[in-house]
Amino acid sequence: MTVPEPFGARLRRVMDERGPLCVGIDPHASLLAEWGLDDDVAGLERFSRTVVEAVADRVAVMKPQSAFFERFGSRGVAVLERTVQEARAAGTLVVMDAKRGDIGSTMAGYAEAYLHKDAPLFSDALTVSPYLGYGSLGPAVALARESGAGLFVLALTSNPEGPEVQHAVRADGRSVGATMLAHLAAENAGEAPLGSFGAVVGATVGDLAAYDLDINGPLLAPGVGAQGATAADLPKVFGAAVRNVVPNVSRGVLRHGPGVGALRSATERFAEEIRAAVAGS
Ligand SMILES: O=C(O)c1cc(=O)[nH]c(=O)n1[C@@H]1O[C@H](COP(=O)(O)O)[C@@H](O)[C@H]1O
Repeated sequence: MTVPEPFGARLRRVMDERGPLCVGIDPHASLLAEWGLDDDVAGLERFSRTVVEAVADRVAVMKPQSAFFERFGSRGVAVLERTVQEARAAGTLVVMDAKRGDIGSTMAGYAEAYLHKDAPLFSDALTVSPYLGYGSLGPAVALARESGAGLFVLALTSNPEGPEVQHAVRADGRSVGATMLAHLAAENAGEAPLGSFGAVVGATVGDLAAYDLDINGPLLAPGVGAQGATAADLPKVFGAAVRNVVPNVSRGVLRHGPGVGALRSATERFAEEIRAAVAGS
């Protein structure tokens, strides 16, 4: 049996080739309306296809947001399946943003759904929530290793409510967010060129000097664009770890649709700003 190439190695290569930008596929009802589409499955499909056509051959990563597909039930999930497959076929890596997290035995079911190589929704990586305890993610870690897939574990999220949990200080004096980063560093130990177990660290979170971001894994950084962070913030927030940052932009690009050309131009602008900010750091 051939061992699949790990996600971290595939990600490093495509980031080096295409730059690190991740474009989100977030078919909000408001965006469907702005694009002149109906808020139904046909509108969802047109929206997703257009975003894939516009950028999947040029960005390192795309991140479909599962909630906006699940909203339409099984037919929406069928669109999600096709979106993942078409995006991957165009050479981008797909991070399924479903933020799954459950007790270990149920987590195994979620892992099968997204990380088993024969699953209809198989994705290169999955966002997961560790707030039932990092160890509850064990089945997803194990299956990701087997399938050459990756995980992005919510560590320091971009939303203002996150610190209530993530900045809480444990009995050993370490914050919950820092503990998640330490778990990931252990997961990625010895991997080269990059481990497959990433952290989600919002670009909006401000000063991270107190955190050890050197996890030898990717850092998914949502918050650029609509949530107010800019490319120039990335080196300030992430310091030396900026080399491993995958900045996500969803609405900042998507609001330029429905024209493929305008979506591409917006993507290129963000990509160029990010390239310049990272190179100058
Ligand atoms: O895991 C995520 O992707 C995520 C984590 C986080 O801390 N903050 C965050 O905004 N996200 C996701 O990133 C995307 C951000 O979208 P925009 O604000 O439109 O660029 C959404 O799909 C969010 O669900």
